[in-house]
Parts: sequence; structure tokens; C-alpha cells
Amino acid sequence: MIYTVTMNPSIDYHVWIKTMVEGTIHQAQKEWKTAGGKGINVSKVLRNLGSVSVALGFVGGFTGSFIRQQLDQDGIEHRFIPVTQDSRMNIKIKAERETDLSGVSPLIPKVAINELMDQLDHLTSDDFLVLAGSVPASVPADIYRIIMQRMNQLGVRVILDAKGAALDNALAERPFLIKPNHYELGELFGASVETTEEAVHYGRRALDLGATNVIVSMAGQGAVFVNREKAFAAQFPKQQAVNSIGAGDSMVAGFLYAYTRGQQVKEAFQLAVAAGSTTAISEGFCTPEKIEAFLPHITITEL
Ligand SMILES: Nc1ncnc2c1ncn2[C@@H]1O[C@H](COP(=O)(O)OP(=O)(O)O)[C@@H](O)[C@H]1O
Ligand SMILES: O=P(O)(O)OC[C@H]1O[C@](O)(COP(=O)(O)O)[C@@H](O)[C@@H]1O
Repeated sequence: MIYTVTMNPSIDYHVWIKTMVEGTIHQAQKEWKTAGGKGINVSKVLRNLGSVSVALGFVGGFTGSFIRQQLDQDGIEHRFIPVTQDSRMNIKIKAERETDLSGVSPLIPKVAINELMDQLDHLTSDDFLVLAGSVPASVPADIYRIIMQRMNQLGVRVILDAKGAALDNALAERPFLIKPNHYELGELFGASVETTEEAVHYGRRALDLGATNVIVSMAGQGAVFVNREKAFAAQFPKQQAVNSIGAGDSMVAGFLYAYTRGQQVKEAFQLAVAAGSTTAISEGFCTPEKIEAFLPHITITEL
């Protein structure tokens, strides 16, 4: 089974305006509201692709009820732990450029964290665990490292999609896969990662720090995959992004979907790129049909 953990779920409020002018009132042209947060997005894309997963994490208040309802409607099993304060709302303003405003996280009491740990202690070596997204301020900053230490004892493979300290301090626990974007990878090493060569170089340094497989996403410029045996670069024709929110999460889901069906890392990487790109260039998340149509446009080069 695949489990996803979203420590900090959200309602993502996507709103389209013509032009953003600071200090003025804007009339929205279009809007939509979805249950968000990186682990939840991974569960949604896995569901689109036909894979079952269980979504875990903390939700609370009226926003938390919305998140639960949406997952119920989508047919995604969830075992969220309730907290008292409202789950956050993240605003995604789409004008000439995209501007994000991430809301304040609810307080997560220690008892809720212990409950999550109890849930995770039931996982087995057949399971994959996705730890994705930010960690609320009230949760220990090294929670991913702590969870991974426990998962290593159980033989659970962990996919870690985090940045900053949450990524840095968990790498030594040997995540099965990490998927930083090129900024996040650069931040890890205090470097700038702009080119394929730099992505491969710093991706390999992440292997030295403990990661088993690394995908470096580079938005519209492509992506890179490295592990101890292989290195690949993915290229695709330049496209206008329509909605890049969840593109990275779609990559994680695409890789997992293919890998858990026995595909080799090269094919899993290609599917990851197709999933990320078709999410980025469409309004909703990727679908199997869109992925199928996009796959032939991806060139994978072994480096
Ligand atoms: N403009 C675009 N055209 C095509 N694919 C895109 C575009 N922007 C993002 N993608 C796809 O989505 C993936 C993840 O995007 P990226 O922005 O790097 O990740 P994140 O959402 O984690 O920041 C990229 O590797 C690529 O496959
Ligand atoms: O937990 P974080 O890092 O604040 O990210 C949460 C946000 O990221 C998203 O999961 C989108 O992530 P990506 O665009 O990186 O795939 C949104 O749904 C959510 O609002």
C-alpha cells in the first residue's frame, strides 16, 4: 500500500484576475477551491492514474471538513487525525504571473503527533510512505527524520518531498526518493542549480548525503534523474504553463505509480515527467489520457 502524509493540508483557493495592482480591489474572473497539500495531491494523482493510497495527516475546523469531504468525493481513503484549529487556506493568484499566499497552520498538539506515529508503526516492508510538504511550526522541525528512523526499522521505503531543514536533516536516513526542484536543490548546497549538468552534479551530492534516487525538477526546462547506477535527463517541447500548482506532486505520483507496477527507473522517471508536465499545462491534474498523449514528446537521454 502507498500511504501519503500531509502534515499541513490546505484548501487551495485558485483565483484568476486580469492584472494585479497592489493596494486596489480586484474582481475575480474565475475561481476554484480544492483540498491541497503535497501528500494529498500525490494521493489525488495516484487515484487519477488508478492506484490506491491512504492519505494521512492532520486536519481541523471547517476547512478540515472541506478537505475530508473532497477526498470522500474523490474516493480516496483517508485517516486524518482531527485537530481543533482550522486547517490553513493557501491562495493562488493567477494574473500575469502566479502569486501564492500560504495561510497560518493550525496548532498540532503532541497527542496528535503521537497518534500519527502509532498509525505509521503499523506499516510494513511492502508499503511506501510519501512524506510531502511543509511542517507546521508546532511540529518538531526534524519530524521527517524521526519518522524515517522508525520506517527504516520497519523496512518501509520513504519518498521525501520537502525543502530546507526538513529535507536537509532527513537525508541521512536514506530516503528511497527525493524530488527537489532546482531551487530547493540549490538551497540545500548553497549553490545555484540552473543547468542539467549542475542538476546532475548536485543530485549526485544528494546521493552522497543519503538519498537512493533523486529527481530534480526544473519546471519548463525539463528534469534530471540520478541514482548510483544511472543518470537521465528529460527534455520536452517548450509549453506555456497553465497551472503549475501540483506539478511536482504529480511527478512523485507518476514515479511511484510506475515503480510500484514493476517498471524500471527510466520508465518511472519518464512517466513522472509526463505526469508533471500534463498537470502544468492543463487546468486540473494530469489524467492517464493526457499522459499517454504527452509521453512520445519526452526525450530521455542517458548521461
Ligand atoms: N511550463 C511547463 N511546461 C511543461 N512542463 C512543465 C512546465 N512547468 C512545470 N512542468 C513540469 O512539472 C515538473 C515539476 O515542475 P517544478 O516547477 O519544477 O516542480 P515544483 O512544482 O515541485 O516546484 C517539471 O519537471 C516538468 O515536468
Ligand atoms: O506544504 P507546502 O510546502 O506549503 O506546500 C503546500 C502547497 O503545495 C501544493 O501541494 C502544490 O505543490 P507543488 O506545486 O510543489 O506540487 C499546494 O497544493 C499547496 O498549497
